[in-house]
Amino acid sequence: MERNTPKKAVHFGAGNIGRGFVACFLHESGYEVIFAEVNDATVNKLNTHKSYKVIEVGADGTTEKIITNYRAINSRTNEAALVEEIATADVVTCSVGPNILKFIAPVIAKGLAARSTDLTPAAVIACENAIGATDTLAEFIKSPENTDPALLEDYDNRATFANSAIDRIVPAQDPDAGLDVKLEKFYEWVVEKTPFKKWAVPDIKGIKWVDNLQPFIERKLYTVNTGHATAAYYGYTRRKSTVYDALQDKDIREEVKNALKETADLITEKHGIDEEEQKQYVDKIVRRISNPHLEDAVERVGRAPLRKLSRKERFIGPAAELAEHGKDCSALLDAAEMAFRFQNVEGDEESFELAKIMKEKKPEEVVQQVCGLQPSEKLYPQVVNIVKRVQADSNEE
Ligand SMILES: NC(=O)c1ccc[n+]([C@@H]2O[C@H](COP(=O)([O-])OP(=O)(O)OC[C@H]3O[C@@H](n4cnc5c(N)ncnc54)[C@H](O)[C@@H]3O)[C@@H](O)[C@H]2O)c1
Ligand SMILES: O=P(O)(O)OC[C@@H](O)[C@@H](O)[C@H](O)[C@H](O)CO
Repeated sequence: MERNTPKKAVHFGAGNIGRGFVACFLHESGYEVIFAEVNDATVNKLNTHKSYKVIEVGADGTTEKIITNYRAINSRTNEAALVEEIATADVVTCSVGPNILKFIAPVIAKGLAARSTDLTPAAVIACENAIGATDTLAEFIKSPENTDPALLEDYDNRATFANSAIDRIVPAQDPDAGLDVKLEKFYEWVVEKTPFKKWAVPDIKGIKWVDNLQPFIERKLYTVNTGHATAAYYGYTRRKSTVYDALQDKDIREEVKNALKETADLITEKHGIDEEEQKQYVDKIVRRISNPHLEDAVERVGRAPLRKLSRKERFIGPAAELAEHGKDCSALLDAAEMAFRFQNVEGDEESFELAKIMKEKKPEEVVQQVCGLQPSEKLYPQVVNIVKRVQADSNEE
């Protein structure tokens, strides 16, 4: 079976990583990119400007790339057009945030249902900071609310779902930057190749295809994102404005290094990663998040504290596993405490929700609801104590 020509990709979320990384790589690989976006201003800008710049900044200077050959569709108001595009796309990607996957699933399901099974199945790859994000998206797509169960019998002829780990720091952009995106030079995009059983993997430059994604996604989430979030939450409580500023504070830098020593302990043993290799990976991450050329606000990096404090995420995920093995996770817990203090931050809905939960619920309820920890787990009493402390401090204020 042949792929459509010219190659076409539908990408949900024309935000920082969407325009700056995913669409950039798809464009450079010869795809026309159709952005599916809910922000009308962004849709209009994309449809009226034929190109935008991706500006890579680092210690060794600046490089610019020009992105062209794209269109945008408002996925809220023009579903029919989007269904048609998905029905004939080679690739469907997204970078909308893990909590938004359920909202984009219905239209993807309609597009896949409308697709001819004579075409090569669409490669569906969620590019989010979450373990198994494509699996989560696929579950929503295949649910009876979104897809006729009869179609599932040969669904492999419509779509191939592959999980991915995506790594590139893209801060919030200057409001005057238009569509241009300033980001770091480093990137890593790892995708599992095992789901592509009968078909070749899509030809996308820059993707590293692997048989087993688990070590890559866990190493990324529990190193880059754990370190980043630790710096951001300590930075926020100590009134630093960017992650760079936070890391200039030697106490915060030490907290970050301590948290990453703990996650390294878990990752090296669990995935058989060489200790020296992990040490070099950590050193590189600390250098990357300390990049003075990126103005990455602590509020962006700390955004969505409920998600970040959840069970499979950057603090509780590794800490729970370490605790079960009787290993030290005190620095991770200290950082999680800072995350619990990220409350009522302007522009961040979850931080308000967190404040409400902390105000209304008992510590035990907070830990079960927010962190998904059960009383039988070793980490549970320690997190309950953290919540008690943060609640007591809030009552004193
Ligand atoms: N920025 C980074 O450094 C970075 C790096 C790696 C991974 N990620 C991950 O990528 C995802 C997006 O992050 P971001 O920084 O680009 O965020 P962002 O807020 O800049 O972009 C998200 C975009 O999705 C759009 N959107 C929201 N709901 C939508 C819907 N229902 N349909 C279509 N579009 C919708 C928003 O309008 C926005 O333009 C997150 O999961 C994040 O963890 C981000
Ligand atoms: O996107 P989040 O909210 O999961 O995490 C915030 C940052 O840590 C994140 O966006 C990093 O910049 C990115 O994951 C680097 O690859």
